[in-house]
Amino acid sequence: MAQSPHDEVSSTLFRAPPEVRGQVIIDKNPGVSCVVNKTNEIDNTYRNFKMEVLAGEENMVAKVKENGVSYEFDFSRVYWNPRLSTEHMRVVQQVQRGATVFDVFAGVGPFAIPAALRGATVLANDLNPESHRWLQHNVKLNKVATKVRTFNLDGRAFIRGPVRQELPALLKTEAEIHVVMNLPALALEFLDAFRGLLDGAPCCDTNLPTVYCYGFSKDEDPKKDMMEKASKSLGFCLEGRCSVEFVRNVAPNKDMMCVIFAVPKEVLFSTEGDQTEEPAPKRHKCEETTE
Ligand SMILES: C[S@@+](CC[C@H](N)C(=O)[O-])C[C@H]1O[C@@H](n2cnc3c(N)ncnc32)[C@H](O)[C@@H]1O
Repeated sequence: MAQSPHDEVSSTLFRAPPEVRGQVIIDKNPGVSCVVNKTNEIDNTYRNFKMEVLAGEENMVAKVKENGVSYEFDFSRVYWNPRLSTEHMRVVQQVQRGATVFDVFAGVGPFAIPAALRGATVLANDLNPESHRWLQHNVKLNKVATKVRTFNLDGRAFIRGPVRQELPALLKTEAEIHVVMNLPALALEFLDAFRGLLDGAPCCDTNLPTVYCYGFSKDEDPKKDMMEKASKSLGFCLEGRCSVEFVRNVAPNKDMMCVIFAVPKEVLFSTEGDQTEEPAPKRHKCEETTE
């Protein structure tokens, strides 16, 4: 049966339909495919196909608009997934003017830049120098340079550096604090960086940061699985203290999920520091109650 441009083709390479041949067609990230037309704009109609460069120069620099915001980047060197546009919007819509957003794995800016456009102050980080470069580019492109500071650090170093530096003053205000962690394969493991983050600072629990941490789950109960993984990494039981959202199905029996919680004051102000080996005592309580 002939394939229509709207079919999902995930495993076989699909040759572009005649009307788009000769244009630049790319597929560098598994599961993420787009057509780039002659003016370098991505046509999402074809985004579900695996494609290849058929003709023309191999120029992977593309322009894309998501939720009304423009981004430019080299598709072959950074992460971009048009299937996350709804999730980007869902989170950004929760950000109010005057909020502070820490984006630990910011990519080229699809959380950071819309949040800044809504009037938030944003600290956006990415370890990949290319992502960081295009993030800076997109900050300028969208004229939010006064609202966004960018960093090129490992996520844990970002939390234990710039986030730790800013938090004490922010906790004393009423302005919202959001921490976005979209690296689903690994982000849950970075939650231990919050343990004892403000050890020694005066305890203040009226305005704790809200974390949106993404992960993959193959469990038959992905919400419980996410809650347990986040609890284990934090060293604190989040049962009854978090919500878990389904984001998208990425493969048969594999879901992308987002666990959302306020970082407990017992974690932030713990005197036990950044423990990557031994869990704090409440972890055991969580395991007992959830297994
Ligand atoms: C799944 S992408 C998400 C990008 C963007 N937030 C989005 O929603 O499209 C994860 C990003 O984390 C970056 N990254 C990977 N490992 C990292 C680390 N250890 N520390 C900081 N950033 C990292 C990658 O370069 C990539 O841009």
